Amino acid sequence: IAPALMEDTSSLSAPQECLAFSDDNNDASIGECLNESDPLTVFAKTKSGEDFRYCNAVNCTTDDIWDLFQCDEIFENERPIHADATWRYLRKIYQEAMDPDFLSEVSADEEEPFSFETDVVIFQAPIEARHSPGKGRGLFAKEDIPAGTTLFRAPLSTHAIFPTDVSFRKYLLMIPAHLACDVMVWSYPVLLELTNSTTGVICTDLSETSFLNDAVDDDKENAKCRTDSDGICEMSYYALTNIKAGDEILAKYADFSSTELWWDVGLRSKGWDYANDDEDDRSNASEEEDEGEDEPEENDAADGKDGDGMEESDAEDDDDDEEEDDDDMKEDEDE
Ligand SMILES: C[S@@+](CC[C@H](N)C(=O)[O-])C[C@H]1O[C@@H](n2cnc3c(N)ncnc32)[C@H](O)[C@@H]1O
Repeated sequence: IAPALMEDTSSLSAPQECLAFSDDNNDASIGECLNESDPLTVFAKTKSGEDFRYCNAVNCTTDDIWDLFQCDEIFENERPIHADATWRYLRKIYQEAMDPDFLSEVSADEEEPFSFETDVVIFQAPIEARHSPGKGRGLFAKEDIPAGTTLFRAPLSTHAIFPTDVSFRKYLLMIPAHLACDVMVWSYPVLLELTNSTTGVICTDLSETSFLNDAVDDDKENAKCRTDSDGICEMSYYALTNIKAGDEILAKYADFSSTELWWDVGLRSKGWDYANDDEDDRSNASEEEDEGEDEPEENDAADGKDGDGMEESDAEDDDDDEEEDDDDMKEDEDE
């Protein structure tokens, strides 16, 4: 087993300060920092086809940020197993990025409310994170683990919840590019019950449980989340079968993620290119968006995108992106 890459956390500072670029200087290029630290006013330069354009947390798509940060290239190399300092950093910046009222509302009834700087014991069984050939990083049993054993917890205190796609992109623009690429890969849509509403949100566990890979086939599933009386995943995982030392721990993503909300919450396929549904679901969703474009008002109301900062030109871009994503996915499947 190859040793995990050692991660250099010495350059992590809070928050990322240098993602602001001139929006009136067409010669500005990535790297010309304007010392603007509010990601909602940040203008980052992205390349769309041959043309550069500027975007920020409001008018970028998540795919724009994926391209801007060159995540494809970043994932060509083995990514590190993150140190505790990195997870704490990611949680701290999340706390700084979010509206304190939202954080209080989300954790109102929770036994373990947000507490981004305390150490949380995640693994309850002998588990380690390491490289998983063909899947990036993954979680593995260090010793034999009998069926029924609690494997790990994923408490709310390590979970970042983004109520809008803008808040998600704002966060991405506040952290270093390589970590933003990781966050895009780890994030998934869920339905969240708030005081007065149930809404689709983006969820990212900023802990090593984000290294859990998808079982895909039922016969590879060896871990499952415990559910409450309503069948809702409680984010505590147990061994479904006897797990042998060295086995990868795999669960079904569909158990905890509302994948049908993928497009509604503003997460696009990149960064989730492998795990997200099958091609039919993707083209159905794409058709639904196309239909919606003829009736913009109804579509906005129906899919909850009203007020999320998506502009018409972005919607067109998204359609293009989705076509590209279809191609990406086919390539992945071929591989
Ligand atoms: C929640 S992350 C899991 C951790 C990820 N492997 C990493 O290195 O950060 C989800 C991503 O892991 C990869 N992945 C998950 N399950 C996989 C599988 N069964 N086969 C290949 N890749 C998988 C996909 O890239 C997916 O977008």
